[in-house]
Amino acid sequence: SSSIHHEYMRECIKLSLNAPAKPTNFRVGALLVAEPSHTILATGYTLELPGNTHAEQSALAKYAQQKGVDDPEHRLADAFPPPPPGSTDTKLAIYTSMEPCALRLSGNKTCAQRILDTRAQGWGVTKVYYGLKEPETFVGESAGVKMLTDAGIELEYVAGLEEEILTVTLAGHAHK
Ligand SMILES: Nc1nc(=O)c(N)c(NC[C@H](O)[C@H](O)[C@H](O)COP(=O)(O)O)[nH]1
Ligand SMILES: [Zn+2]
Repeated sequence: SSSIHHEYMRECIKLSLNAPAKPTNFRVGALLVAEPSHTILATGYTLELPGNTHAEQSALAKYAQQKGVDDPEHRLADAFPPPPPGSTDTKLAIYTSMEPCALRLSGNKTCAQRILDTRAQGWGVTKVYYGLKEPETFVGESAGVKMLTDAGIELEYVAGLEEEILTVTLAGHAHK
């Protein structure tokens, strides 16, 4: 089905093609989207911003920078004030080609935590669309979906693109 969710997940895959192929992480693409207008507020891909950055991390940090928040690592919530009264968009969603991480071998702040950080002012991201469960390569079974669900975030799996996503995300990995 060419639902908007499939269209936006394909956009995430396209973005992930910009990520360098390395054996030490995955190539992922992400969007920050306002609903119900489906306006794309920011895009991101693995290693887009300097440092060992994830796709969701880059999209959120770029949006924060757009809003004049220059310390997205610690002040991300400042970029997510409640919407002005009467605004049509009342929800923020993240689309990501892979489940947000809940554990990173580097020990850096996880994307699940970053997503939760956006809600400190009572608004922020409340919906995550993802196209693939994280493979067990680095951290075993990922707790990303569970951690976010337990925290009240609505998770929606966009099925059907797994093969495409796996091909891109594992490009830097040695293939047996
Ligand atoms: N959802 C997601 N988006 C990304 O952009 C990305 N690179 C990962 N990857 C998850 C994987 O678990 C971590 O890449 C490893 O655990 C290594 O950790 P670092 O990335 O070095 O912090 N996951
Ligand atoms: Zn992550």
